[in-house]
Amino acid sequence: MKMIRYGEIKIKTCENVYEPAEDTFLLADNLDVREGDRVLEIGTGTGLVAIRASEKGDVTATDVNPAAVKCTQENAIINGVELRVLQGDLFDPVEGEKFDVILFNTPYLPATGDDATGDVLDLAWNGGPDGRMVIDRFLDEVPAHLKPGGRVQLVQSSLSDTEKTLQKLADMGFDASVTASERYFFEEIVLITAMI
Ligand SMILES: C[S@@+](CC[C@H](N)C(=O)[O-])C[C@H]1O[C@@H](n2cnc3c(N)ncnc32)[C@H](O)[C@@H]1O
Repeated sequence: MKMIRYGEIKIKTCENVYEPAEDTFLLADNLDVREGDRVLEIGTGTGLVAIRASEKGDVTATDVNPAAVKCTQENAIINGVELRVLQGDLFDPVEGEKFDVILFNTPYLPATGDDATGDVLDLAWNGGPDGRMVIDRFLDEVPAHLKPGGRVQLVQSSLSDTEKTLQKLADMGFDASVTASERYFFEEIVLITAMI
């Protein structure tokens, strides 16, 4: 366990929970959350992004990994913020609810069965054979959970086909573009912001 500082925010890292990294900060640095927005963060990890979003919005944070749910609850207390934190797959915990903004730093790395270790941390990065296993499920379900005029912000890698995500969003009627990115030697990490 160690403490990470992000501006005024203090984040305790937790065993079996994705530790904040470049992709976390790309999302946290470029949030499009406005005063009073109802916000959903899927795959919250340590809760850093959700806690940052709660400076302006009313935030629900979810994760399929129970250790991440516990970690985010603890970090909300450390930072004195109110978060609703729920465990479950994608939108299952918020069935029938709608939000102004939906955030997801996705598990975006292409992986074969041999790459996975079988532990719960695989959920943080393992995007299946083409890296899109979770991204495509998320995109299929996201429109039903957005209020009119709502926004989606998702993080992925060029290794999991950024153009395909932009095209899928456009086909569903979103105005979508890459609003921030960082290049590494073998990939580009991108933040896609989409508006319906
Ligand atoms: C790349 S990590 C991002 C964690 C955190 N948001 C951050 O930026 O540091 C992806 C997170 O999504 C979670 N996750 C993966 N698949 C999920 C699913 N189907 N439903 C909900 N959460 C999921 C993982 O457990 C992990 O915490």
